[in-house]
Amino acid sequence: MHIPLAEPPAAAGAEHLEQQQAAITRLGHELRALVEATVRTAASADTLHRVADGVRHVTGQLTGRRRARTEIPEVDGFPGGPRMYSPVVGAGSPLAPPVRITPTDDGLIGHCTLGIAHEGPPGYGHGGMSAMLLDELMGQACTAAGTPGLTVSLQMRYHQPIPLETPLRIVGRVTGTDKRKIFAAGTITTQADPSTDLVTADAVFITPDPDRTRALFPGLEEEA
Ligand SMILES: CCCCCCCCCC(=O)SCCNC(=O)CCNC(=O)[C@H](O)C(C)(C)COP(=O)(O)OP(=O)(O)OC[C@H]1O[C@@H](n2cnc3c(N)ncnc32)[C@H](O)[C@@H]1OP(=O)(O)O
Repeated sequence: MHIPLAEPPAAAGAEHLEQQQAAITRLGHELRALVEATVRTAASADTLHRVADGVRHVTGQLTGRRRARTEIPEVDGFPGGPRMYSPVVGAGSPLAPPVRITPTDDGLIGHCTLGIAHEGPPGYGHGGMSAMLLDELMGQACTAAGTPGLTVSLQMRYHQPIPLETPLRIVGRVTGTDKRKIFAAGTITTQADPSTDLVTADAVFITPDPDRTRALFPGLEEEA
């Protein structure tokens, strides 16, 4: 396996990157507040039209160069570094809860709170959100273990609905490897009751071979 894990930003550009990341984080925070307000509001149609006009005006201010589809943002490190626009962990993403991840002796733990924008059944999280959270935690656990891979199989078991607006605890860990295959497991509980599994998952990840890695991620710099 030959996928170079991300290095920290070079010292010369560190201050610039920190400023960019801080600005991206701030905009992400405001966008999430807008999403939350949007999905909760009972405002009149007139107000909604006026807000839509305002949002369109604001969107028009994000001009200049746009990154290409396969380009890795300069503020990111891939794999194994920050992903500012990830829909799971990205501080700059209006879609992300975002999950904050910390390492443990046995894998990774993520913390987040889902909002009404992530609703499936009324008052509870969408099952696809649970799959996304667990896929990410298990995928990042593979990377943290030194064996990054792509998900080829994800088996979900939904034991109880996930409450919205409730701090959650997501665990991902590697359970075994077999050549390029990495096996992982994960759970979602509330932070208040970490011994009651709400959702559990098993997954298989595969580390692509070097040719496939280059083809899939042309923006990934080759290891010197
Ligand atoms: C690289 C780091 C990236 C980290 C980013 C974080 C990711 C977060 C999680 C995601 O969102 S991943 C996105 C969703 N997943 C994908 O889009 C993956 C799509 N699949 C692929 O692109 C290819 O399947 C892949 C490049 C991963 C593997 O293709 P290969 O051609 O290298 O695999 P190959 O067919 O040679 O199979 C390798 C081994 O895996 C086995 N295998 C393949 N599919 C399997 C499967 N579904 N279940 C179990 N085993 C499987 C296969 O039998 C074989 O076993 P053996 O070595 O024992 O013969």
